[in-house]
Amino acid sequence: MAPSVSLEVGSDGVAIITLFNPPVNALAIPVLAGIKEKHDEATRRDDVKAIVFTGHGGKFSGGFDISYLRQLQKTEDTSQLGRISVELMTHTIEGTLPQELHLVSVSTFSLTRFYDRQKCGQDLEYFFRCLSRGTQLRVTSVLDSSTRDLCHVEGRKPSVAAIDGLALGGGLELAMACNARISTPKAQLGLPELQLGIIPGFGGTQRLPRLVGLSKAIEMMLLSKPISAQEGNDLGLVDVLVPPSELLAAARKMALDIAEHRRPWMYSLRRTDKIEGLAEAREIIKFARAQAKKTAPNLRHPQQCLDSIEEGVVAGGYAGTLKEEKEFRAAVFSDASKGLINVFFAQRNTTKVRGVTDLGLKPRPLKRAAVIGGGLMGSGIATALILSNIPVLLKEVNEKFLEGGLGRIRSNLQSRVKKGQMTEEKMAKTLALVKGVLDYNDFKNVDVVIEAVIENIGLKQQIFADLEKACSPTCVLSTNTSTIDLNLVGEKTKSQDRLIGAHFFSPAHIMPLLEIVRTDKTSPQVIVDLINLGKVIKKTPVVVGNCTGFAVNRVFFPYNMAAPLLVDLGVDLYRIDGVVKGFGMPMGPFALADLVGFGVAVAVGQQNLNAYPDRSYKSMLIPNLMKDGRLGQATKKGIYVYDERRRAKPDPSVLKIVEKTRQEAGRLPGGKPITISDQEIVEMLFFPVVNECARVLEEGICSQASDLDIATVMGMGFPPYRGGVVHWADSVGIKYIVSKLQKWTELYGDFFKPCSFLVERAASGASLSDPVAPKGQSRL
Ligand SMILES: C[C@H](O)CC(=O)SCCNC(=O)CCNC(=O)[C@H](O)C(C)(C)COP(=O)(O)OP(=O)(O)OC[C@H]1O[C@@H](n2cnc3c(N)ncnc32)[C@H](O)[C@@H]1OP(=O)(O)O
Repeated sequence: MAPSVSLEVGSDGVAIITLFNPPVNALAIPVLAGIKEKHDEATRRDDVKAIVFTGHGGKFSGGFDISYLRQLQKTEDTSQLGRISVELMTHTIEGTLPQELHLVSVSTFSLTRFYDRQKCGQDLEYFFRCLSRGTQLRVTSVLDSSTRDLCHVEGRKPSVAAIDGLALGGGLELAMACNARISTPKAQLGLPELQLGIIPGFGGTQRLPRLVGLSKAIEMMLLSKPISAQEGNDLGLVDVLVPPSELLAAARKMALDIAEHRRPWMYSLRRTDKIEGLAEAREIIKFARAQAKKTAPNLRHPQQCLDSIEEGVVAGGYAGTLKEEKEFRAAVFSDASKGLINVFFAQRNTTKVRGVTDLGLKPRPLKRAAVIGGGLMGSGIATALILSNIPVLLKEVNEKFLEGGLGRIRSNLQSRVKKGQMTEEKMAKTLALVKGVLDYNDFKNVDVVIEAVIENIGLKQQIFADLEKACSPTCVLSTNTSTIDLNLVGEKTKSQDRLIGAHFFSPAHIMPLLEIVRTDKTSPQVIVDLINLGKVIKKTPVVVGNCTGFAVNRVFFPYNMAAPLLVDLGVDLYRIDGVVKGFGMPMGPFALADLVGFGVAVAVGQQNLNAYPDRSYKSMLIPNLMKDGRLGQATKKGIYVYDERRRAKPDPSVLKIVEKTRQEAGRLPGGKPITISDQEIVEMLFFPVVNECARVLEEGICSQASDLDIATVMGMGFPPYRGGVVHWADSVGIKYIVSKLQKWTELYGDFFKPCSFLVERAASGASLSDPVAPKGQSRL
């Protein structure tokens, strides 16, 4: 059904305005228009004394319609945003008028004279429209330091927001424009706009600080972190908490109480009692600015949010609203917002898998699990499961290893307790969900097994042959291998239809991605089951096809090879790390090599070299560093040296090894280091990644480009505000990327050679994210 807004007037004189736009009652343009229309109607009608806003289906509103924002970003047309904040939220719903309306002479029931008509512009016209409709205006005194110039126009009707489920973004902003808020205790309230690269744009930067205080409001906005209605009630954001069954009745009564002056008629925008004095407020904002600069140096919108808040503190709420409106419009069209909104939808798209999730299959609940192997990965996976209340059997080969695995799980939980994310009591309960075992006796009762032993094909084949005997015939059999072909893993079983990859990223209980690897034999039911398990344990599941490296490790191998290639061409390795960090990656490729350890880096590099020899670069840098007794961060000595607190410092003695490696490689053009800009460093590292993404899409390893965006953001730390590698590539331009790759192929060899799929896309002017036409047999 189309989005709509309804109005129902009860015999008590309360108009209930209900937002309808499932599933979250997003404020789409027709909904906003409906709010205006119904509010005007309620204001006009003589039988209405007060108004209650509510949302259909147990949810108030998830905020402004993000898909509409995305549409706008494509047209780049700002005019369509309208003056929703000022005209709808502030003038119409809250009834706060501009500060510029300086009232010179006031008498009850008449409005005698305004001055500065020119300045008031449209807003003054609003007054005259009211007058011409016969609305009786009475101007009452509205005097405190920040609101002395505001007018309260009588003939208006108070509004109350009745909040259930959630009030986020524009949803909470609508609620804050009402004269009071009543909520169910479990509702989530927040202004998470910054996670979309925008700022609150319906007055939130002004009203939230006035309701909860500056520090808390800034924290909620900068962290995009919702709070519970219970906390909102403690802070003053919510006036009253009631159970869901009493919500509407209580809201009606509250609205009437305000209309009949039994409760104060509050205006959020005019309040000043929660805002700190100017000097203190400025200090709070200054501190927040510094924090935001530190945590998000490449992002402008956190500063725009603080600019709007500051304007409101200095010049009053109404002026702040105008500033916010301007900054909101600018932020909507920023590259960061385009990237983050792409990530928002891509994340939700991963569970829509053609030919799998559209078959009407219901996921079977995987209630009991077993994990084989208690090493770093296995213990992390077991931790993720028990944190979601799924009992786990942890199997190891002997008591010593089992103790080690259980100890790691315990310390994973302990670190949550230390951070205040879990109580000791909850930790004990959670830990009781793991049972350590040395055999398969109890495996008949488990619904899913996740194998997480070392990468040894023979060992894995034996384990799956044993599992086939030990488990029930419906048990999902999964492997956490990050490299081995799943068809090989399952070679010795007959149950290949229920064999699937469950590739977690380390540390498994923290990293948000779950790469689900299917073979051509894996049944859709098992895929659906595992997608659901991923959601239950709060991971984002991405379904990919079977190949060396699957999606994430495969598209990033050229990055890990391009970095030492650049070093062999004469570029300083510490500079490369610095440039990559500046681009927004959590760390550079050399710091990453130190972190994963040189042993792993060499083994993975070799696998990629074997699988993709036509486009691999074999560097001797890491092997030469290993000969010098360096193994990475674990031994405090790799490309960097590390102190007791694991702080890294460049090591000048590494440069000798770099020099030796360069001499051996003999790639310096004319014996001299290449001259290269920072931008070119980024391009030479990431354009080969784009090239591999093109192959992965063409082969059908990922069936939709948005999955690769999520895989690269969540699996490799590609900056989310760049939207994922494919989104970023499209924004840079495929033609440009191909021309650069072709140039480097001529200069430095086939490592950079663009694949035919990418060349075709460039030639046709298509984007890399455009769907791939079915051609031949997909690897999925
Ligand atoms: C001017 C204003 O200041 C600007 C704004 O208000 S911008 C919007 C601010 N609001 C937000 O950022 C909230 C975004 N939404 C969410 O965080 C989560 O969707 C939620 C907490 C509301 C619900 O989570 P959950 O129950 O897990 O469901 P989830 O799968 O995320 O969403 C359900 C569907 O609603 C859609 N949706 C959620 N919020 C939406 C929104 N604000 N606009 C459009 N669609 C939205 C999702 O895309 C998804 O669609 P799909 O089923 O087609 O994939």
